[in-house]
Amino acid sequence: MAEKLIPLEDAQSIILSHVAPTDLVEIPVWQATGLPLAEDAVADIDISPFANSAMDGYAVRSADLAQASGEAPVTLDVIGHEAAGHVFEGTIGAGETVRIMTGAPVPEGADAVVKYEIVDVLDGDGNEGSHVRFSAPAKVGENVRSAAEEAHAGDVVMHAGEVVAPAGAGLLASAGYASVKVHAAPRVGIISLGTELVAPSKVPACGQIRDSNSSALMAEALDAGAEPVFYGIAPDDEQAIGELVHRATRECDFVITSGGASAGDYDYVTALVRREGEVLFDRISMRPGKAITFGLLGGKPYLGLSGNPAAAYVGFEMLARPAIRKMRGFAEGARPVQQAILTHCVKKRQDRRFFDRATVLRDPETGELLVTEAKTQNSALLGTMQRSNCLLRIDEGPCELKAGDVVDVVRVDLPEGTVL
Ligand SMILES: Nc1nc2c(c(=O)[nH]1)N[C@H]1C(S)=C(S)[C@@H](COP(=O)(O)OP(=O)(O)OC[C@H]3O[C@@H](n4cnc5c(N)ncnc54)[C@H](O)[C@@H]3O)O[C@H]1N2
Ligand code: MOO
Repeated sequence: MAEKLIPLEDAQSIILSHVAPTDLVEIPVWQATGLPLAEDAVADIDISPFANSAMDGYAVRSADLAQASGEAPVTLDVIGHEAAGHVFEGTIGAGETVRIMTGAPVPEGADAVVKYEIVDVLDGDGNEGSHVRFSAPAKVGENVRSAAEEAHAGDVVMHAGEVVAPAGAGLLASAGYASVKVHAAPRVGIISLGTELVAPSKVPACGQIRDSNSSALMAEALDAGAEPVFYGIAPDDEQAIGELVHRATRECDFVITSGGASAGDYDYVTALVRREGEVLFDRISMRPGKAITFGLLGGKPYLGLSGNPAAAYVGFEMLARPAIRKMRGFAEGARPVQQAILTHCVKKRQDRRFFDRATVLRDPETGELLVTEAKTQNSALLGTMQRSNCLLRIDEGPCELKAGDVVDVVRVDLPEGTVL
């Protein structure tokens, strides 16, 4: 009997329709880097609040220097000085200037700043009481940064949903935000299933292997924007699995298990979800990662990934990552897909959609993008994934690809929304 495999896109939309953005938390602006803002950020004042000097020099009335030249320089009286943070209270009149530092407010009456380097101090130290000489005119507004250049009071400086860049944290600070609201990191519970599994710190006995999936999945969850919580390893025992899974669904926003998802004698977890909750799908047209269960348990989304490490990786990437991003408030968006030239032939006999581990590189001579698959696509191997930067996508149906064919690769090394 042919198995019922659902298309990846259907599986993705089922999962996305069962997760929602988490509650809001307030965090220091600098910690919001890389996260979407949950609310519009509005400037409470003009940024900058006053016109200020872009140079260390002399604040002048440009009209005074209109005729200034090397042959006919103009001399002005220095009537004061201004450092950043200091305000000169007076007004500059005809024939007068104020010595000014970068960032200081441009005094009343002045409309330009002339930098030190092209001003001659005729007497004194260049401060009050000195005379200074100008040999060229200054344009209105020269070296003056006007008030509200960045934003006016009441302007939205960053919209809800916009991802804060490091410079944006500075912009938010200048708009009056020491902290901002973002969607909390969803708590993602991770459980490894299998009697053969031992902790990475242990040396496996005969028939045992180290639990590598939980480390990879915790790392992937963290990278996707979640707060991963490890609940441990459950042996292939209904009661032990039930205990961990129940605790995780009570305490977390999303629960992920790996292993025990297939058709073996000890694959209990799908049966548990079917019995106590609802299974929404349990087979996907994808390789690796066919045997993946998604459902609701205790009202929480539950994703049961295949135990094979590469299958767990691809399953997380294609299904859990978009869900975590949605919970964190990111706009929907997929990893960038690129076209590249295949360097070898690939025969595909199965109907499922393939995501083969591969590396894409730019040929230094021709500038073309070339993609080469990892030597083995064995689902048990993670080293090939560690050294790959993309998944070569080969859509449903058997096919024979030749060297030189143009194929689609999913850049798993680049964030969603990257423009290539
Ligand atoms: N009769 C069938 N057998 C299998 C099918 C099938 O359709 N019919 N599908 C195969 C495919 S494809 C996959 S993928 C696996 C999925 O199996 P499970 O999800 O039930 O996973 P396990 O049997 O528990 O483990 C598979 C494999 O992965 C190792 N593993 C499990 N957990 C971990 C871990 N945390 N860290 C490292 N390695 C882990 C486990 O030892 C096994 O070698 O089923 C096929 N069989
Ligand atoms: O689909 Mo399995 O998940 O091929 O490795």
